[in-house]
Amino acid sequence: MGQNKKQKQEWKPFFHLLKEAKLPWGWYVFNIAASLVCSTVMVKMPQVAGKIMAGEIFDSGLVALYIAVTIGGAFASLPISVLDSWISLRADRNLRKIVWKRIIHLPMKEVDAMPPTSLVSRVTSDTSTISYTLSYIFSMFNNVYSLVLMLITIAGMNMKIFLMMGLLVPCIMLANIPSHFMYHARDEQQNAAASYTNFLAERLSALRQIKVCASEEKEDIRNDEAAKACFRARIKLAKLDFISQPLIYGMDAVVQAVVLIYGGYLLNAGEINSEVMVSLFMYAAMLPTYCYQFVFCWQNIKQSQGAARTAGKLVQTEPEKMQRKQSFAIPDADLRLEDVCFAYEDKKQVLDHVSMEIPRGKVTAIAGPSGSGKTTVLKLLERLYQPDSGRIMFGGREAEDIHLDEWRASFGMVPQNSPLLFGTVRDNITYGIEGNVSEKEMDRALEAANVREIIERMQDGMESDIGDVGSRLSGGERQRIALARMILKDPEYLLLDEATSSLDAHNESRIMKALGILMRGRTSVVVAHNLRTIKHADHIIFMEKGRVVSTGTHDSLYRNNEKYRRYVDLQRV
Ligand SMILES: Nc1ncnc2c1ncn2[C@@H]1O[C@H](COP(=O)(O)OP(=O)(O)OP(=O)(O)O)[C@@H](O)[C@H]1O
Repeated sequence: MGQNKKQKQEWKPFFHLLKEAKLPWGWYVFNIAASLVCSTVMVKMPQVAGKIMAGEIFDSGLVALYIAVTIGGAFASLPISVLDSWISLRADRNLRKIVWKRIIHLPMKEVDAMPPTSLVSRVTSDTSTISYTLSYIFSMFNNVYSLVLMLITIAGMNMKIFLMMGLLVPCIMLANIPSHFMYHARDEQQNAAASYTNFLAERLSALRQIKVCASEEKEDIRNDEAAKACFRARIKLAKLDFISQPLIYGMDAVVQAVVLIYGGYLLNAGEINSEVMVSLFMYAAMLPTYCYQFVFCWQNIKQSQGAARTAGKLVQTEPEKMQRKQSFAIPDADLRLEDVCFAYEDKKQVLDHVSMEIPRGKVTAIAGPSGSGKTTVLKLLERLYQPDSGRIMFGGREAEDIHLDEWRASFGMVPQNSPLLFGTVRDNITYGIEGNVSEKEMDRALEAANVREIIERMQDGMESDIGDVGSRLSGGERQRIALARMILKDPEYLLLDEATSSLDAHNESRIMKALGILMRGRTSVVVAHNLRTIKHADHIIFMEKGRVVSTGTHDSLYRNNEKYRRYVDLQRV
């Protein structure tokens, strides 16, 4: 009872997903109704064939009927299959839309817990599996209907044959046992193939490192081992296939032989006539097909349970809370972290009761040793993550109550290793910028971030493709493009995470100047190791091991705080 309840609970997210995906249920019903009509006709055909063979050919025009129905059936099955494929593809599209929409709105903590490859599987393979499973469910329903209708028809012809056919059904099902193991083997083979693909992707992305470390030989051996696992899984599948195929074909022959022998016996004994015998022989050919199709659908449905549950669970994950009543806009509001604790999904405490004041219109620098939690503070300010306890205040209001979209639109962040997106230089500079960008605004951003020099070197200028996540650009060039985007965005709040870290001395001094202008009178939080940036800040927050150790101006901290003094002196070395 308890187990049943638990199983029902597990399936709840899946049904919720089906509801949200707005599947073409009307077309499903139409298709199943059409399939049932076709199946009814097909199950009745052996009876007509029996009558023809028994000599009613010319009397009743049955031949014409038989030919018409057979050809009609063949033609009718075509639109049904086309419709079936169309429904599956449409269901797939709707499911992908829903799953993608949910992924893009997942809180970052949830995203961190799922490797990108698993999220790709959720959108691509899980959704396809679910849409095919729905087709299998309807197909299985049709199979059960055909099988039952066939047995009822046979019962109407002769009860003894009905009992014999009824006994053959479980025997045919038993012949499918190896194919059941084949499903597990296919699963193993797919997992092995996926692991091998992952292995290759990892190695190829680290090819430079492999060469630098002269590890080609070792990687050759590792590749052999990874490929071996894949090979073993494929051999296992092939072995089962060798056993399964003869069993299935053998079973077909056994069914026909049993029907011929027993049917022949009943015919000789005068219990059935030749008309029934012919029909019976045709039913003997149809029976295994219906059974195999049933087993095939059932196994596919069972196999898809994992995908259905995982995708269902994903869609039920609480999304980021975007819609809050309060609007962001408030002039002259300071930002404040009040007793904030935070851990990433690995649960290691990263921020430990952190409180800090970020005055509006001033430049606040966060300094501290590596791993002290500086970047994490910026992520919390951007509301990419929520504090586990404590709160972020904006003026007199809690950040949680403010519309998330508006909040993020007011913040501009340049992260440490500015990852770009895809497309052209222009696409990247204007990404996320609302409204049209005038040529004058663009010129100003290009000039300030020193991007002009980059585009002049590129073949198609602003329209040049930057490669996958900016792979055709150097780290410094990527950083400058990210800065140009920020200058164009002109946010109210600026978050810079060692924004000039990838730049050479020439670019750094130029961009520091541009940033100086950008930060003037604007609330800015700068994470910096660079002494020049720290010194010029209005206010410094010094952090260590996830705690705020001290705050103040550079001079006061240098005078009064031993740890800060040591930290700054180390930067000078
Ligand atoms: N996505 C993440 N998942 C798990 N742990 C993380 C994640 N990001 C950062 N951390 C951990 O949180 C701690 C603080 O990281 P954070 O990036 O905030 O430090 P930081 O002071 O900015 O360091 P650095 O100066 O080296 O950039 C580190 O121990 C880091 O390993």
